[in-house]
Amino acid sequence: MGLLVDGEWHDKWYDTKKHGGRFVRSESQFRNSIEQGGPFLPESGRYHLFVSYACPWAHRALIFRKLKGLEQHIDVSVVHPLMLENGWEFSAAPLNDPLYQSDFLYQLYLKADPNYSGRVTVPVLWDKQQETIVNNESAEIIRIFNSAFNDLTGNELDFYPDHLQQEIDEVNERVYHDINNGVYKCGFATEQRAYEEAFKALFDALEWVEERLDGRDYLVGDQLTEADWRLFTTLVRFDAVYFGHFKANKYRISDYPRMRDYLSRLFHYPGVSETVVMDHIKRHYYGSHKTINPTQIVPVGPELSF
Ligand SMILES: N[C@@H](CCC(=O)N[C@@H](CS)C(=O)NCC(=O)O)C(=O)O
Repeated sequence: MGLLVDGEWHDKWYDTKKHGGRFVRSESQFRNSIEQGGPFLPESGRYHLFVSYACPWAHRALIFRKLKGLEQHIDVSVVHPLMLENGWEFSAAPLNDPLYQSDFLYQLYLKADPNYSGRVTVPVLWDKQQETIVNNESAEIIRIFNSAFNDLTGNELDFYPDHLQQEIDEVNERVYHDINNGVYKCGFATEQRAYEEAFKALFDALEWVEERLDGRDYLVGDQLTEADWRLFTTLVRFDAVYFGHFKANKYRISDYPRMRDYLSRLFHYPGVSETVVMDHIKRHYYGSHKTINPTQIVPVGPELSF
């Protein structure tokens, strides 16, 4: 685990001290769009997506690539599940970088910006033409995938429809802070108070979701939207990883009857289950965070039944 400072790699864990033991996520820095008339045009074969199967943020992008019929237009590379002193790494195929044969993901960040300072995260949406990062913020990558390539694919599925946007944004806001990032705030807290604060916010928000799903199948309106997919990638990891490894252990998702069924419904949506690679998910979390799990032993359970 580390970061780049003025183009130099430093092996450093998150600095929680200056925030009273709290984990504070940094902002993504590459924030371009793909659109007609802009520097990044919607073109088949031009872009490449780098993901980790372990990562819930990258998982969003993988799901949208699948649901929007982009697989033949945007290739994907998957990093090795372990993220250690050099950050995300490539290894032997199929976990390699087919574009530049890089050893480490940070080399791609340096190719995009030789003086880059910041964290080296997945997902990365790469432009092969300009040899740079288009965007490394999953919330924006899924919006790009949702509509930018529609003329190319003919796929008009819309997970961010105009009439629901305001409500989707409101739901996303709470889900992001208290659940998606909330599990990390529990797991990476280095002071009891910070952990308990995050724990309370997380389970209050999960209760709120459970209530919200009373008599309805999806979070917003009566259709699947990006709000559901953004929640899904955290829920699907919860019982296997966050419950134990991140000490988010008041209840499991399988203890909430509505959320359990909801999770199963999303998991079985055509194409989605193949984006869930539980082996990478477990190996990554239990194996990479040595401050939390020094033995790096990966638990065998639990038995999951989505
Ligand atoms: N806001 C980013 C966050 C991405 C992110 O933090 N990814 C994690 C993996 S789950 C990562 O690459 N972390 C490496 C690090 O923080 O050094 C997004 O949603 O795309």
